[in-house]
Amino acid sequence: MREIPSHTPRVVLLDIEGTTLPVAFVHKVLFPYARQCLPTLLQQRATDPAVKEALAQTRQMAPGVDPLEQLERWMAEDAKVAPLKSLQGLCWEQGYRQGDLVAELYPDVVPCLRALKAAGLVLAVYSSGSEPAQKLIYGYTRQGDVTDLFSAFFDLRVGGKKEAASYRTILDETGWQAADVVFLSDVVAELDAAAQAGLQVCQIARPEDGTVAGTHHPVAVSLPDAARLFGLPTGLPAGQPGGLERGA
Ligand SMILES: CSCCC(=O)C(=O)COP(=O)(O)O
Ligand SMILES: [Mg+2]
Repeated sequence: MREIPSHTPRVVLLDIEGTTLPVAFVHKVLFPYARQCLPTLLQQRATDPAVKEALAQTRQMAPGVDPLEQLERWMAEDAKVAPLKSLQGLCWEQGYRQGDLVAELYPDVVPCLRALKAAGLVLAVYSSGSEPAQKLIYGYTRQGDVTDLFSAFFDLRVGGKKEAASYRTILDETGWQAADVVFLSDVVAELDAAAQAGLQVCQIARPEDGTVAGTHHPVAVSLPDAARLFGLPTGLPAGQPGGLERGA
């Protein structure tokens, strides 16, 4: 059964893919870019400590397998593993700096996040993408560099997003009270884990992504829709609805 939010959040913790950024941008732009770049990156930056560390982790996780072969397998599976995420981040760094990549956030995202921050809320990111990759996405958006909206960035260092322990680690590291935090994600299993750790949660089920609304968490179709559900500013002009289809 869906619970009606009762406590106004002080912190908004945001997933990226499917929440602030279209799934298609990740799967049709970012992932193919990294897939193409990776073999060259491994050759050209073989002595880079970040590359060496990621390759060592890959060998440790898949002993006896050629690391590039393993990384390609993980990419095919969309595996959320730290060495792959770290190397993808290095590929994307080149792409953003060269002007090949610009992050196409959903248009409601920046106005809503600005309104939330102006109202005193703390904004933070939790994504499987590496922390540097998260900062690149928000550093190179169509609207410019918006990284200053966020107070903290969490990645697989704290654990996987479907594990309740990861959210407890975030709470331990920040000192946030679980009930003060609302986690927004498109993936129900991630919301289940966050709710298990005591966070408030809301599914972002964007029609553009074809996200199927779950049955036991509040559902919103956009960030302004979620903000309104929690009694927070939306960033929309007064009177503009911004999507109210959130199920029973
Ligand atoms: C932040 S980089 C692009 C996203 C990514 O690599 C990924 O695996 C998607 O992860 P999310 O946790 O944002 O769904
Ligand atoms: Mg997501």
